[in-house]
Amino acid sequence: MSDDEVDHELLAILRQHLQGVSIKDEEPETGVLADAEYVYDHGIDVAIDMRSTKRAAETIYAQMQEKSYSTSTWSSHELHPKAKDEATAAFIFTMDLLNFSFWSELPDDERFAIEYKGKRWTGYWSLVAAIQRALEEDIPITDPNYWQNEEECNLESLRHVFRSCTEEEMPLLQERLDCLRESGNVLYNKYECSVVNLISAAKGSAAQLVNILARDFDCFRDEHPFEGRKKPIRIMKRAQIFVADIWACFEGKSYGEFRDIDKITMFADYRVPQILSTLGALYIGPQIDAAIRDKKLIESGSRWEIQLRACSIWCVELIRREIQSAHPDTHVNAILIDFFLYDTMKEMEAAGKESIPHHRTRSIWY
Ligand SMILES: Nc1nc2c(c(CN[C@H]3C=C[C@H](O)[C@@H]3O)cn2[C@@H]2O[C@H](COP(=O)(O)O)[C@@H](O)[C@H]2O)c(=O)[nH]1
Repeated sequence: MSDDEVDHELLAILRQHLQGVSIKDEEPETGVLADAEYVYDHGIDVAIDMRSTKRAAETIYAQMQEKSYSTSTWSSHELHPKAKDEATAAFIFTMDLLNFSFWSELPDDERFAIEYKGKRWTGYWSLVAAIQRALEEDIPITDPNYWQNEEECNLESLRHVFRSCTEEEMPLLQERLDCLRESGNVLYNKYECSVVNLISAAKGSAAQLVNILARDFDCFRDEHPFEGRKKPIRIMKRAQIFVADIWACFEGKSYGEFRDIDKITMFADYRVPQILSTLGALYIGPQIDAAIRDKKLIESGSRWEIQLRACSIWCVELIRREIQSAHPDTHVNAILIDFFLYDTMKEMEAAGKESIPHHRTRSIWY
């Protein structure tokens, strides 16, 4: 080979090597799992029972197999949007912007509920029903332009959108309006009012999309100080469930195509800790346990609450690892385990089989 050919060959090898190194180095991380492990290692009020976690992993795996739990389960829910288009992406963004704090202390027949399609919907499903109902009433509730229009979108109109068939109003209505207003402004200023532009900005990385939501939207930045640690603990529940809902709805294609979707963790809400504790996988110390059983408010951002949320994330990660090592030929991620646990907890609730209450924290984070 001539000198030129040797140089050319070397350059091609070098470029290939650098390209491989640079992409790997730039792969973003959310930091959520590392922070969950940190809290687990440093907290003293919540622990994980390894034997029960192993047992839970086997039960969860068997039931997920039985129900052939997959991304397509998401669209099978009666109220979830079926079309795989931009309007559905906007629907999911609106939904996960407001996907928090539905719990009520009132008895079932008095608690906040939405009447839609001849049924009474409570909890998360009341949110989805209200958005569907608003769209059928030609209220553009999923349109960021509407969210910025103070004439049209205000507490009055939101009260109408989320009108209850009982005396109780939807919790945190003003905070929900604030989330819509802020997000409308951000989407207008940075993403031409388009949710799909926001998704595209992540260039196919789930972790990057979570980081973009944390960077650009105050109302998605679910991170909290913990025991004097310099960096806040990142939990990012609604940012992560937004990415997961898009991935599941679009079945990993189109807007739902993320090369690193397995970096998304369990979503630290108030239902999955409840079932993890019911399964014995999560061990909640006597003081917190008593507060939960007495339905006492546990303050948002408190040491107890951060441990409940972060240790639940870590517990689901251990369940995921357990399943993966026991069944190396199958692929299951934290998202599908989480979805399964949430749906199972809701089935237990519907069957009156809640053995312990969920914890009570009022916040916009979950
Ligand atoms: N970790 C986790 N938390 C979830 C969900 C969902 C619904 N996801 C649907 C999409 C796919 C799944 O198959 C589900 O069908 C809602 N939540 C949270 O729970 C709380 C509502 O509780 P309740 O008031 O009882 O409905 C509230 O914080 C809400 O943000 C989930 O999947 N995982």
